[in-house]
Amino acid sequence: MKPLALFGGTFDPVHLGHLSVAWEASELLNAEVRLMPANVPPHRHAPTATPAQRVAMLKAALQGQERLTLDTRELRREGPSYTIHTLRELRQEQGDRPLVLLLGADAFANLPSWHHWRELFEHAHIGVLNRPGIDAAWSVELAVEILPRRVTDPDLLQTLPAGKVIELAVTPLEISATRVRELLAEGRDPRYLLPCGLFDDPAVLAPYRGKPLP
Ligand SMILES: Nc1ncnc2c1ncn2[C@@H]1O[C@H](COP(=O)(O)OP(=O)(O)OP(=O)(O)O)[C@@H](O)[C@H]1O
Ligand SMILES: O=C(O)c1ccc[n+]([C@@H]2O[C@H](COP(=O)([O-])O)[C@@H](O)[C@H]2O)c1
Repeated sequence: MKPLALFGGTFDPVHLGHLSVAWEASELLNAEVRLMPANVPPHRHAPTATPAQRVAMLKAALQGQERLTLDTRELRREGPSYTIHTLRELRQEQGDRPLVLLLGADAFANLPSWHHWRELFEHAHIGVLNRPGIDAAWSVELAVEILPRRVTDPDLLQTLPAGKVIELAVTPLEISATRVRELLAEGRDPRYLLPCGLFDDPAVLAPYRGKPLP
């Protein structure tokens, strides 16, 4: 069965790193990929842009293609956007369909600090996206959990609903939303780090211009 992959993030703002790795993951896994903005990201400072502004940027970014779509379910939930709550809900909805949680290597390395992290494997596979320029060392606790789950054949994920971990060799792009916010705060124009649709209306990137960084 064609897997459903979820790529959660703050997307403050969405950048070409997000889009490129999500696109390549969709190709490698033959999966439907949904970008899923968090309402209140659990482990970080509050986003600069509001949920409505981040959704508007995602919509502009996703225009003109059908491979990547938007899932706004976490924005309808109050409180921290714990992924386990989202996966429980998706599992109810999707029956036995394979679910894949896509995580950049940095987010994956932090998995043991997530709410009910071991339960995530009951509901989804995890696809780890390589990401250059970050510290993504695995703790012993994470390695012990992952080693028996590791697979290299993406087709295997189509035959099971959850529980495996696959590392996806996507094209490494050293782009981060932090860097984009820094450039915008300095009054610069990170035109080729962001999807071009974000430059159509000057109001779209206004939340970041001249803003002191948190
Ligand atoms: N360039 C990239 N390559 C691979 N994965 C990425 C890349 N940028 C972001 N991700 C992944 O996308 C998900 C959402 O990330 P997020 O929206 O926090 O973007 P970010 O660029 O890491 O933002 P910030 O710099 O504000 O922390 C995370 O799993 C993160 O690891
Ligand atoms: O469930 C958790 O405890 C948890 C802790 C940290 C991050 N997450 C999710 O991981 C995704 C990436 O987070 P971030 O902070 O890198 O944008 C996003 O969907 C968050 O909701 C989830």
